[in-house]
Amino acid sequence: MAEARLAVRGLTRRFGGLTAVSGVDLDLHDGEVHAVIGTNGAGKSTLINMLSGEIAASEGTIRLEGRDVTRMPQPRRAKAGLGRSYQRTTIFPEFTVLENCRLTAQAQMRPRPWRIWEPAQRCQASLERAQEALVRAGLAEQAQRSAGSLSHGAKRQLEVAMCLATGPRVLLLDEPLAGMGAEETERMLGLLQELKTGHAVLLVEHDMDAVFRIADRITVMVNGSVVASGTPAQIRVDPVVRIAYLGEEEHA
Ligand SMILES: Nc1ncnc2c1ncn2[C@@H]1O[C@H](COP(=O)(O)OP(=O)(O)OP(=O)(O)O)[C@@H](O)[C@H]1O
Repeated sequence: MAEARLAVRGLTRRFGGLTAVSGVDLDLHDGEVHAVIGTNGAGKSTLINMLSGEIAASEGTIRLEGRDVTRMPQPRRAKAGLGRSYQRTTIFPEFTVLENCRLTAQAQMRPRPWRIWEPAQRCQASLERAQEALVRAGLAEQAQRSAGSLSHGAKRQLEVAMCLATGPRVLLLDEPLAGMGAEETERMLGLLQELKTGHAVLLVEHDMDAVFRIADRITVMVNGSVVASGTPAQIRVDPVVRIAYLGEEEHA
């Protein structure tokens, strides 16, 4: 198999006496949706926060395309190609959909203050990136609407578009389906399917039907540790997962 875009080894995070994430190994490959599932408090948010650089790891390593980014601060990690969408809404509601996207695109571009002619070029480049991201996220027709007027589902699509506008190669998606109706879920799943091309996608999600439909690989966490990792078909019949996570009795 090709080298993982993101390779995580022995990742651990302690909060005082509590080990929230314990020795997690994880590989994210280009063209794959890799879902991380687990009961409440299993450590999924702590894991994604360590991967994006929002909280520091206590132990272990995170390699992005072969480069050790474990100690790299979040903004530099984002510039290096790690994009993240959030559970909470991070959009500016009074700005247009396009402006929201352009702001994240521009934030990723390295300013070079000594080149006085560059601001205008950067502006144009970030606009183009933002427009491309909106097309990919299926929001091109809403570009001039104020972001606050979008439906809940479209706001979540905008979160993904804002992440895409940063030009990531690895996408970390934190519950992109939360609070969505059936139709919005279908649209988002279509988008995730399409986003696999050219990206490695990590999906933390509670909607199990959606996870089993969309994921190429599923990693199951219980109490901070990985108890199983495999294809949806493998996870569905894994006895450890059935007992520890799906709550089934051994004889079921
Ligand atoms: N900043 C913190 N300080 C102390 N304990 C924390 C902190 N963040 C998380 N924890 C604890 O770490 C454990 C894992 O929490 P985490 O939020 O990562 O789980 P989760 O799988 O994302 O849960 P959920 O599905 O409910 O979002 C929990 O016991 C939680 O209480």
